[in-house]
Amino acid sequence: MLCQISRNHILVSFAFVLVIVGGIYIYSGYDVQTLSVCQPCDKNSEPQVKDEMMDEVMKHCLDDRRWRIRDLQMQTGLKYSQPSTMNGRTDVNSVTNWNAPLVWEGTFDPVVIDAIYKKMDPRIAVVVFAIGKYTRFVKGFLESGEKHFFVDFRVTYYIFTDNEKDMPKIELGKKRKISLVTVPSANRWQDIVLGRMKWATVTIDKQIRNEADYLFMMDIDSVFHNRFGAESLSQLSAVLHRGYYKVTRDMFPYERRPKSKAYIPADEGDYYYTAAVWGGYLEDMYKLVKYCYMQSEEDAKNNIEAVWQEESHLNRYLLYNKPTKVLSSEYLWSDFDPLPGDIKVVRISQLVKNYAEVRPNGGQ
Ligand SMILES: CC(=O)N[C@H]1[C@@H](OP(=O)(O)OP(=O)(O)OC[C@H]2O[C@@H](n3ccc(=O)[nH]c3=O)[C@H](O)[C@@H]2O)O[C@H](CO)[C@H](O)[C@@H]1O
Ligand SMILES: [Mn+2]
Repeated sequence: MLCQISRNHILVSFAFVLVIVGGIYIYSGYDVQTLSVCQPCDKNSEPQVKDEMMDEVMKHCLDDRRWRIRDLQMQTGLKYSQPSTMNGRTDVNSVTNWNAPLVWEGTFDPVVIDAIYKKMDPRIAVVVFAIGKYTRFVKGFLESGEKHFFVDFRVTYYIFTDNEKDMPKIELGKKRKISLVTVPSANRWQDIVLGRMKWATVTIDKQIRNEADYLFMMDIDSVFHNRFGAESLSQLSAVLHRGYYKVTRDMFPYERRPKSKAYIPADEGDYYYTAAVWGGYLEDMYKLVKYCYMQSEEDAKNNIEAVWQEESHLNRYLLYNKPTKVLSSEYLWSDFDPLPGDIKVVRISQLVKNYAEVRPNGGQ
């Protein structure tokens, strides 16, 4: 009995001391949050306990730290045209049926957009591949990018190449960099375009994740002709392929063979997106690039290659995981095609090239 009482006494006293110490801690001005396990969210500090639970917590903390589009703040005194509730583009649809913006010239004011997004100052990564003879496109891509692509933002061009010595010397603007990544060449263009998913996955893991907030995947055989800026930013943004933005879904060149992981049944589909320009938050893009890589590996095991390689996998993903912004074909036109009336501005154009000459194994 005596023993029982003294044990209870000890427990109660211990709880009492804990409460007092906690009270003093908070009263003395410490933020209660610093008591939480999320404390190591500071970039430079190391987590003190390394176990599975801690990894979960850290994942959550990292989530909080990632760059996001947040408050749409603008400075006072900015001069721009008053936005209208009545006038706007009437020749095209500027919203999807899941209520995401569909961006065309005339649906945004660059002055307002830049004022808002420059405050957020994202670190933008552009991943492009220049393998074999495609190194010839690097100069035009970079020089035009410097004039039109996210001017005055922090941009790093990650150029994946099998031939570093063929890289042109380009003068870059302030806050802009080039990072060369050496990758092996391949004999089939199909392996090169699909290989982009593998090497981008590996390099995001190793490097890009620590250096960027937002990621674009682009084709190198492209030239910027007009502004391509912060109006394109969202969690996941995809571009309407110029060849299919006015046709019915049965005309989309989706992968229609059920054997492939990219399969989409005949009566399904929203839009047909190009794989030559897509972008989003770093981690959302990582997930999607890795998805395309894993799905194409699965296909290879089953002796099938999707009809338009990673573009087919991308389209399947985006049908069931809707993009948060859709960019019109202004964001990827082509020197091949005449301009229809609804394309008021060409922001990027794909160069006309001789496929048979430029690709290692020819092609269409
Ligand atoms: C406008 C459009 O929808 N483009 C897509 C279409 O491309 P394209 O017909 O425009 O393919 P492409 O020849 O430009 O190849 C895509 C990209 O792969 C790289 N590359 C390719 C071959 C090579 O020898 N060296 C090299 O570096 C380079 O960055 C190039 O821009 O189909 C491809 C795969 O089927 C991709 O889905 C492209 O994104
Ligand atoms: Mn291309």
